[in-house]
Amino acid sequence: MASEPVNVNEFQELARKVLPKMYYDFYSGGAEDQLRPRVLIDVSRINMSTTVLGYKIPAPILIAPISMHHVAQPEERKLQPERQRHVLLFVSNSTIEEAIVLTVDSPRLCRREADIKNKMIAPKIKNLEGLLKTEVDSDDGSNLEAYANRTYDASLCWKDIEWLKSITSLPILVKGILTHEDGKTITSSFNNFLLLCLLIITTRKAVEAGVNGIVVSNHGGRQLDYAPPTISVLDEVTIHFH
Ligand SMILES: Cc1cc2nc3c(=O)[nH]c(=O)nc-3n(C[C@H](O)[C@H](O)[C@H](O)COP(=O)(O)O)c2cc1C
Repeated sequence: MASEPVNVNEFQELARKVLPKMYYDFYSGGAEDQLRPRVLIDVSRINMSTTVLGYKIPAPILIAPISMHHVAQPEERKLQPERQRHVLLFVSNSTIEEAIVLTVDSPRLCRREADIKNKMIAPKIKNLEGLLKTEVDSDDGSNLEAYANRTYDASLCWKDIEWLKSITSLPILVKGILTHEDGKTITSSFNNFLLLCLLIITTRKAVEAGVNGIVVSNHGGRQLDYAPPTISVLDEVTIHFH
């Protein structure tokens, strides 16, 4: 720091530089994850239930879409508390009934080297039975990749969302937004709620802005190498909705 410190943050930065780490951490550290608990609030009865898209859920937590969950647990519903919502996948062993989450960050399946080496096999998919052939034979690398190459649509774009809206009355969320530009495009073309992957915020201003639903997500880093962490772009994406 070139000049004298003039505020608390600058003093803190100075302390961090001059103190042995052990002592700096002693002064500045907190308990465990260092969350900011508020006090003098009646917590004798806690009710974290809320509604998302008209559905009542016991806590503002949704389980993100995870493909092929039945590989880990054949009877998937036993994994979930009865009333907790989870997002159903295109590649799921349940059927689609309640809402559409369109994952928009995967026009193609990324290169998953472990899957290629393992010759990963995509299991049969219940949702699409009878609609398209879900079995793919590939002796050359990942069977999952071969399946994705045949079924994913690399030409997916904003006009397809308009089409989707025209053929269903189900709520539609778009998953995989990482920039405010894309968030804004949704605002103008798509009237939904604002849904963040980590926490759910439904503000009056978001509704006023005509926003319907987005899931800010980098797909857990499974689609694009070097994509920014989801939490680091929340500010950028959400600032335009406040
Ligand atoms: C094993 C596994 C499978 C996943 N499959 C899908 C999928 O099929 N579709 C999808 O939209 N996201 C999928 N995801 C991503 C998650 O829904 C979620 O976005 C991610 O784990 C958390 O990253 P985020 O905070 O950037 O959203 C998968 C994640 C994992 C770990």
